[in-house]
Amino acid sequence: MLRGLHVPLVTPFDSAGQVAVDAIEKLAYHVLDQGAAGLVALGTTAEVAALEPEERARVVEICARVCAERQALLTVGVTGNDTRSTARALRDLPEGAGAALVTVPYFLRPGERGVVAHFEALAEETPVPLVIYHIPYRTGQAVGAATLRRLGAHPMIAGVKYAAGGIDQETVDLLGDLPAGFEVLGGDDAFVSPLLALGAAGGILASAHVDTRGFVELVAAWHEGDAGRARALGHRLARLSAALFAEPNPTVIKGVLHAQGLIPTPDVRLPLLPAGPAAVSRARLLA
Ligand SMILES: O=C(O)C1=N[C@H](C(=O)O)C[C@H](O)C1
Repeated sequence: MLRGLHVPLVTPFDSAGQVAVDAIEKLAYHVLDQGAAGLVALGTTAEVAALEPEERARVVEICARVCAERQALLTVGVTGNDTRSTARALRDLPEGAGAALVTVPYFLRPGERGVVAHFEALAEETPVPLVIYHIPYRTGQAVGAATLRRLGAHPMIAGVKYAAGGIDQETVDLLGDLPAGFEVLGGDDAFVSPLLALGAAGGILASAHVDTRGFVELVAAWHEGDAGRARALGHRLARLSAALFAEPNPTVIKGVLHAQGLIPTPDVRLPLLPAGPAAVSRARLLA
């Protein structure tokens, strides 16, 4: 279900600071027509925390329409660090959402037992399969391979967006013994190639805005066992990702997309600040 490349769309703004609805639609077609298997609406890359409820609804509506037309999976980000409100947000997911990307409860640090209780409760209520968003350097909560495996055994937990900041023993343990029907998607752009080599099903990668075909090919090359092609592509794309993440995401990506004429402004909402011209130029050279 999750196999392939999923693009967490940026939210472009117009010169008046409003969500640029046409540009979202254009970007959505652009990445799906280049081979992405799905879109992620309302991810970190979308600056979800800075969007008003009606703006979030509009973004999801556009993505759902384009995904339905292209028969692609729409995953919607659901952020929250308490179980009741997260369950409510899941129950209220709009039509067209095929999966929900749910962050491990952040800041609170409930411990791994709390993380299990949280996701097991959500899995009982959600109308769509869940993808756990594991990103300990943002949430402050470690989640080991044994815990992810236990959660992955639940029929409504389809996978994990794995962004542990690198590859370690837990990563190798997890990918070496996945529950049936539970998939790993790379969520750290620079480490997606080694993760695919270990058996990941794909990735949710903001960098793929800038070279969708390249990331689609990378996923295919590892799945087809063409290690030579995959390794070379992986090295090139890791350099691109490093340049795109040289300043807080999605500032450099927006700078590049604007320079390419794909979005009307490179603007981001506070507390993010636009990327400097040097970072944007360097990323453009590698795109
Ligand atoms: O929004 C996302 O989904 C992603 N967010 C990550 C981040 O901002 O750290 C990066 C990843 O490419 C996708």
